[in-house]
Amino acid sequence: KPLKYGPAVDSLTDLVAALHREFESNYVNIEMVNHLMLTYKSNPREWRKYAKFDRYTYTRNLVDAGNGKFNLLILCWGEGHGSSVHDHADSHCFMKMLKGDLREKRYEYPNRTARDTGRSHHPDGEIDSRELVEIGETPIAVNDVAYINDNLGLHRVENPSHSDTSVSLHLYCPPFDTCSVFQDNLKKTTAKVTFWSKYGVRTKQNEQ
Ligand SMILES: O=C(O)CCSS
Ligand SMILES: [Fe+2]
Repeated sequence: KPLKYGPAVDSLTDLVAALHREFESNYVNIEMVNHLMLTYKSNPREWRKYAKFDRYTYTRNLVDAGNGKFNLLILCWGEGHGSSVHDHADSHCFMKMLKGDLREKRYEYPNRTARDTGRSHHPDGEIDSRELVEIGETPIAVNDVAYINDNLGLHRVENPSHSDTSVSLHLYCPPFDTCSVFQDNLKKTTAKVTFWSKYGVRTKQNEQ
């Protein structure tokens, strides 16, 4: 039998258990988290209880609260649904495709100093562009994992299909209740993240 690297992740339940083990220590190995997310092979029978769609916008469904150290969610995107341009509140964000397609558009984080991004300023000083600067567009295929944090930029995630829905698995660590949302003119607002359901059960309106 070929040597297995690290814990086998043969189901969504296994993935959650392996993630809990990984987050037991205070130092989190981001490479290992990415590896665990990558080794899980999407199985609709395991995640369909969380796959709840809304006609007007994508839904955020909590799978596991990670003992307070991470949030694991399943996001369900109707045809043509997309997120706003947002940051990740200084947390790590892992996004794995479970079904269908998503397109990630990445933007520079406006007015973040070189210290944060590690990139030198434009030679003739800061370009004070009054709009978001796109730095890339990436399709994410089923079972692929995309990773982002605020030093890498902002992004908007959308379901490019107008005939099929998409489902993605997101891990945020540490978990956050609010993040920043950017309009095209760089106007930055704080958005509260809400859950459409928790552990497969629809949340009450006031509970969101
Ligand atoms: O968590 C969200 O609502 C943003 C989805 S793209 S990471
Ligand atoms: Fe995001």
